[in-house]
Amino acid sequence: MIERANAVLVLEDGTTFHGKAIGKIGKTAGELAFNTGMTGYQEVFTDPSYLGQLVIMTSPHIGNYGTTSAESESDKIQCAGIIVKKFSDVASRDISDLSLQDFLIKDNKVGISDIDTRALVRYIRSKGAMNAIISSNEDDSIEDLVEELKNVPSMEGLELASKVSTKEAYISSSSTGKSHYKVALLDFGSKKSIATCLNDRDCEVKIFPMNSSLDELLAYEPDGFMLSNGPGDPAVMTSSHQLVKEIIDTDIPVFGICMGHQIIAASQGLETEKMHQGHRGLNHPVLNHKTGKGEITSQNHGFVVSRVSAEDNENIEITHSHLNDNTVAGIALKNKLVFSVQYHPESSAGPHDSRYLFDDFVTNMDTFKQS
Ligand SMILES: NC(=O)CC[C@H](N)C(=O)O
Repeated sequence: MIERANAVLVLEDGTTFHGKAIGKIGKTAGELAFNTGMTGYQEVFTDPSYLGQLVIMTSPHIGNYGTTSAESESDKIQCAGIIVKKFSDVASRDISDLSLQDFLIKDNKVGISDIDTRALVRYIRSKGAMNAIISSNEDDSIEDLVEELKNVPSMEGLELASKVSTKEAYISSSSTGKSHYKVALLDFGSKKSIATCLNDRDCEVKIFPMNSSLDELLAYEPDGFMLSNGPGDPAVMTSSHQLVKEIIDTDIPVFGICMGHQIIAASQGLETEKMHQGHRGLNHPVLNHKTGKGEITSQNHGFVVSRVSAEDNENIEITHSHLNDNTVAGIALKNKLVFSVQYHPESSAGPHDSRYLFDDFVTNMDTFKQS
């Protein structure tokens, strides 16, 4: 057994949990977000949508299969810190190239283990989303940490996507020859798997900075636009609302995932709202209203499109609903080849029930190419 330093987790309201230090010794703060996935911690920690969040993994045993570089969703750990119950020092997977401890150290990340994550999640589930701070520094007093927490901004109203959007456009392609489709992906903090799912369907993908102009995007002559996931509050991203409105007005097919879905909604005048608790996990049930079928989905969001504003807009069809709380899980624009979902069909990690959405997008690109 490795002897670890003490660490503390202090919530915005002063509630304190004591545990052990994992990763780097230090201090980190952010919004508490819990993920209920039984697997996929590496994909979660490297998903840029978790920027600025302290991720609580409710699965009680984390680190046991180590990390494997090919399975990261971006080039580094993106969440502000991690909170787990039992942290495994042993990586029992033969293809693993780093233990989770070394993975955290490589990216200078602070975490805490030996936390009663069930008690913590039950607490924030009743109180609502809130900020917290982790410290494994020996001389940080609880009072100092509570004081410091006051300077940590609330997730509501926070623009974060520009911090993780690519600075330069680049191409992702799996074929050596010419791909049949060209997709312009507007990068709000995209998970790598989105481009991979498109590459697997004969699409070359060019990933563009989120502040690209419509002309820059059209110069690529795309057959479709992919709007990615990303961190932060979609409501404050007004220049992206405008750009996406212009994109939709070109009539080229559009597919939005999570943040991309929220920005499509906002571009059409719909409202988004902060949820009491987000949806983060691998088994969220969604109803597809068109087929009447249920899908088990991978989710990670803390904001949602307002159902009232979607129902009030005659150009919007609600295509999917979350079966736990009836929140809007997917929309389409009537008479347009534009649709989006609040969840993650690239599902890395997660079930593959929703992969058909990438096929639907390809069908829309065929329809558009033939028109
Ligand atoms: N995964 C995402 O794209 C998340 C979108 C947004 N940041 C939210 O929390 O709702």
